[in-house]
Amino acid sequence: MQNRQEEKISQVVVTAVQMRDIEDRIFAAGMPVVALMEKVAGLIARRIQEIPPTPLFKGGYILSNSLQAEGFRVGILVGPGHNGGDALVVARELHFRGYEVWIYSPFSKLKELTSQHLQYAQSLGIPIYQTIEQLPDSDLLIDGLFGFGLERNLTDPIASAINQLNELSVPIYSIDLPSGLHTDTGEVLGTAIRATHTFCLGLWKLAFFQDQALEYLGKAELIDFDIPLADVEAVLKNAPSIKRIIPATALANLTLPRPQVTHKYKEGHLLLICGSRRYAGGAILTGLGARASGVGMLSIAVPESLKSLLVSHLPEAIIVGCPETETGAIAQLQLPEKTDLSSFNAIACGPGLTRDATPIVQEVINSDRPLILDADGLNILAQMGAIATLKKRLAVTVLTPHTGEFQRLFPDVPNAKHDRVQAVQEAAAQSKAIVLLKGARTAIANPQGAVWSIPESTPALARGGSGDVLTGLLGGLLAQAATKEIPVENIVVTAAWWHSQAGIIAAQERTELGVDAFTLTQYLIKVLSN
Ligand SMILES: NC(=O)C1=CN([C@@H]2O[C@H](COP(=O)(O)OP(=O)(O)OC[C@H]3O[C@@H](n4cnc5c(N)ncnc54)[C@H](OP(=O)(O)O)[C@@H]3O)[C@@H](O)[C@H]2O)[C@@H](O)CC1
Ligand SMILES: Nc1ncnc2c1ncn2[C@@H]1O[C@H](COP(=O)(O)OP(=O)(O)O)[C@@H](O)[C@H]1O
Ligand SMILES: [K+]
Repeated sequence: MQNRQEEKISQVVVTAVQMRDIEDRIFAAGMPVVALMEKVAGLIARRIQEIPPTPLFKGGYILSNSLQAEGFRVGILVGPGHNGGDALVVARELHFRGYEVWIYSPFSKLKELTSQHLQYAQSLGIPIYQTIEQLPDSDLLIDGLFGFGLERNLTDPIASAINQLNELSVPIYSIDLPSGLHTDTGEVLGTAIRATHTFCLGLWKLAFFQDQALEYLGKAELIDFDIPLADVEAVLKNAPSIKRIIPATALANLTLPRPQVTHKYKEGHLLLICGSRRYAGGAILTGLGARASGVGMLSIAVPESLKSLLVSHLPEAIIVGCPETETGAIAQLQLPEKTDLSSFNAIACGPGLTRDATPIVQEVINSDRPLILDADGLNILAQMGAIATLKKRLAVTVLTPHTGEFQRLFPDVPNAKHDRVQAVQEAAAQSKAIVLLKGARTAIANPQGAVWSIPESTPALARGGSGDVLTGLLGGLLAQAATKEIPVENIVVTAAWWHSQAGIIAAQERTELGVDAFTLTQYLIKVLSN
């Protein structure tokens, strides 16, 4: 069970500079550097001893039992800085717990504290090797080569040593972050350790939320070493916040329980505008995503020829058949009598439209309703010039691009592949929209510069149509929230978290290959009922 301090700490995300500033405050307040290193590395050593036996570990060791630790070989990779110092403290602790420890220390110049720990390890008789060729076999490697102090590209001989270590079929546990990754962008600086598991120290670093880092991080875990919240707040107070979403935050934005006395229009009326003759299924998936949100009323505008298909899949929805172009796209929005766009609490527009539906996208952009644009809605917006067009909007806009759509929308924003967090932040600031950048780790930014990251998901979602499900879900939540004054960015965060969790649960039950977009819609409600 987490206490309040731990829960707050687990949501904070920092850059390398911010982490350094926070540590400096702690040291300035009197905490000795050496004591902090002991504390941190002691926690890591304890976690290593708890590692459950896996098939990779020979003979199924129970590592928490020191008798069975005997004969278990742990290689400790030691860099020149305090990341190496942490590793050496872990080496010493595991040595005394009965592990068979060796040290790889390829650098001749070490920081003073690191050097002292190395000297002591040597005095204990722990073998120390300088070159990669000398290294004995091991059952586990602990990576303490570089932490958040790494700023330049790695070169040989350490770069080729890392490549060789990656080739061994031995689990690697990285301290703070896999050596070779940039702490903020998650970029690989020359080369990097491919960790099985990473113990992020103290506060989550930005790299953990960058898609390009994921293949290197393995399973990520925060080692909380009691950084005072006051120091965190003092350093972050003027910076735009970057938050890691935890379930409690995501669930708090859902309007549950519903009030006893309510009615369908009080629970939001969403208009979906989607589909074409070519992409009929996208309209169904978007509708099913919206259904799972619990929205009070659902209207779906589709080309006339799709109407009966939609009715058969979503009998509860009002299906609005619209005149269509020769190519089977919606030609114009033809809402029922006495209805206009102001009848809806939110509009979600885009999945499966094709680029022939330009007039409709223009019409919804001109409306004063909260609007979500996705897929072809975004492509059409990009053709209009996203930033200039959105600045004229009177109501809130949410954009949900994947990386390709993002680049078409914001060609002048630095490449989202390099630093997704910064890219989404700038796009939101420039467009005054809330931007949700899809990916393995979806990031959301508001125009004020605040960013939220969804910390876990599954590649099972990398399938056509799963984004359509998100658009429907988000639309339904937004329509409900509009009648309840919940900030729109909170709703976007909740929808993205919910969507990822449904993917995770579905993949657990059905494997990563079993989560087609229709199946995903069936798992959305399980996230709340589990
Ligand atoms: N402060 C504390 O007590 C606490 C710190 N903690 C731990 O400290 C870690 C940060 O420690 P750190 O600042 O010493 O930096 P670290 O990541 O070990 O490496 C920097 C070293 O690498 C060197 N170097 C850089 N680039 C290089 C290259 N391309 N090729 C070769 N060398 C290169 C660079 O040399 P320089 O650039 O100065 O020449 C410098 O010597 C942090 O991640 C966490 O594990 C926690 O225990 C909490 C308490
Ligand atoms: N590797 C991945 N890991 C986790 N989620 C992913 C991954 N790839 C894609 N997704 C998610 O799947 C959805 C795909 O949406 P999108 O690209 O718009 O697909 P479509 O337009 O076919 O519906 C997004 O929510 C995205 O975040
Ligand atoms: K490391």
